[in-house]
Amino acid sequence: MSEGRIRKVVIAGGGTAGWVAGAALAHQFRDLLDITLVESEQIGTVGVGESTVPPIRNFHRLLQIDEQEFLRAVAGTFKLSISFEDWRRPGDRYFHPFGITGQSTLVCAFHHFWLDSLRRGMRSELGDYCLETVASRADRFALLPQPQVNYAYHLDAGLYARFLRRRAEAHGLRRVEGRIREVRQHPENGHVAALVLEDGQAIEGDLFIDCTGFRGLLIEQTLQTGYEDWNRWLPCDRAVAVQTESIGPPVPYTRAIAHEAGWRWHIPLQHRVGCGLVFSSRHMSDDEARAKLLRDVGAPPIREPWLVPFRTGRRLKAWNKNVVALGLASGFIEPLESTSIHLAMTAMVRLLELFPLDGIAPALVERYNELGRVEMEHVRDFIILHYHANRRDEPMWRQCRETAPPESLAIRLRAWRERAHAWQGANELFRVDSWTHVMLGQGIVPEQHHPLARGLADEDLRRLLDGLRRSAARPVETMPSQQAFLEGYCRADAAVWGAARALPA
Ligand SMILES: Cc1cc2nc3c(=O)[nH]c(=O)nc-3n(C[C@H](O)[C@H](O)[C@H](O)COP(=O)(O)OP(=O)(O)OC[C@H]3O[C@@H](n4cnc5c(N)ncnc54)[C@H](O)[C@@H]3O)c2cc1C
Repeated sequence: MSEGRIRKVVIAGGGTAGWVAGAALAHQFRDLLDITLVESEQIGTVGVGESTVPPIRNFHRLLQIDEQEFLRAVAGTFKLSISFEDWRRPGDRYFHPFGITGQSTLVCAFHHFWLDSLRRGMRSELGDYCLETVASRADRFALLPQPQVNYAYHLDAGLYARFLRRRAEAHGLRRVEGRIREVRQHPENGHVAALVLEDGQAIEGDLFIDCTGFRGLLIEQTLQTGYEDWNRWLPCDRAVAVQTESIGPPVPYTRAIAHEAGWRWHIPLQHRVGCGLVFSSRHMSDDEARAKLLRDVGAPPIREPWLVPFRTGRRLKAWNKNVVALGLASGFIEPLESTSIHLAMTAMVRLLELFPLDGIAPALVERYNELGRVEMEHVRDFIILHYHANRRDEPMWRQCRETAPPESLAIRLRAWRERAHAWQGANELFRVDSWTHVMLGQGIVPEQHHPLARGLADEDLRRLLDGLRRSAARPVETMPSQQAFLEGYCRADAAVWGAARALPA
């Protein structure tokens, strides 16, 4: 049956990836498929993953999710940017905003004009030309009809899984609680035939989606697909996470604060803050990391810290035989740019696009795997950029600086250093503005920029830049604080908060 028509889909795992898969499949294919999701409350989920990137809104649109309902259900907040603190060197800060910076012409990106203004002695920061940066600095947020604000969300991971689950079940998905004891394979072709639970129940399927997290129960433990490790470029391999009380209003950005052996995240929700310390186990012990996290968060914890070991890299084939791995089972790039949930969503959309209802076609499997590889390598390069371009003195940072980056990133770095050139390829997540803000934020100053920017007279350039700065700043003056906006738009009910705190450790 595995190579024939697909009618029964079984999702193994009910973390964010499992429920993203369940909600999307049930929404799009409810009349064509019989969908079952197996999860084990006893095993639980990874319990982190609360900061997102703007394309989550496209995924929600596909699923016809109402934004206010969603934000109330997940006690969510808005995210306009990431604040990188102490990255280039201690004391430094820059924003990687989600919005458009300045105004580009068809042939010359805005940052060339800005670089030329610096050459002429006109002082300003690149972020002054981006509404999302200006609003981040002022801790303000509003949804404006014009100019449109580009944003993502901070969400409570446990509540988000419940929210998606409600939608999936409403569309007919069947959820089974239980621990998978055995993965049964077809003897003739090795395809997965059934998941056998501890109570003996066998859940048969034609297609299996492996969302069992880092353990990759089907894709790795059963099919032994293989994994490409990226640790040589991205040395962090562990995190210690904790949740704390909110001791101030939520800021409209994620904070990523570098330390001697990694970095720390700060993700403000309506009812609490998600915090964690990402570190390299070769440069910091678990005990040191835990103590440092509790010292640095500066707010009372509301649950015990927990340790999350991880391995940065990519499953060699995300789709192997009749198993498609999604989420952490398919690979993981450390969470610095909050890309993992996004990658699960784009992979899911890709699967919907190539869905093998009439049988698994090898050409489409290859296409699926190739697109996923390219997408992950692009994100990997962007994350490596933050580690590679630093001027910190500690051993881990020196090692990152001295390790040659992948060739795909080395090409980008050369193009930037020599001519301030940055680009966004087809299907790539990070825009030109993302590259420019992070390259400059990390201190890579280009030697030259586009000659067209030299063509403007001083007065014209000054007028252009003044106007663009005003266009970014003026709308922000009318915005309320993010806290005031949340109160009116999507305040979560206290019962939601209570439910969140009661989540199992
Ligand atoms: C430190 C850290 C920080 C992160 N921060 C971010 C972030 O800010 N933004 C972002 O986008 N992503 C982030 N991520 C990634 C994000 O957490 C994951 O992509 C997301 O949570 C999806 O996880 P998952 O569903 O693949 O796995 P999990 O949450 O681990 O879920 C696995 C599921 O499989 C089930 N399961 C496993 N074995 C069995 C079994 N034998 N029987 C039955 N069920 C089983 C479990 O019960 C669970 O339901 C972060 C990850 C880490 C490690």
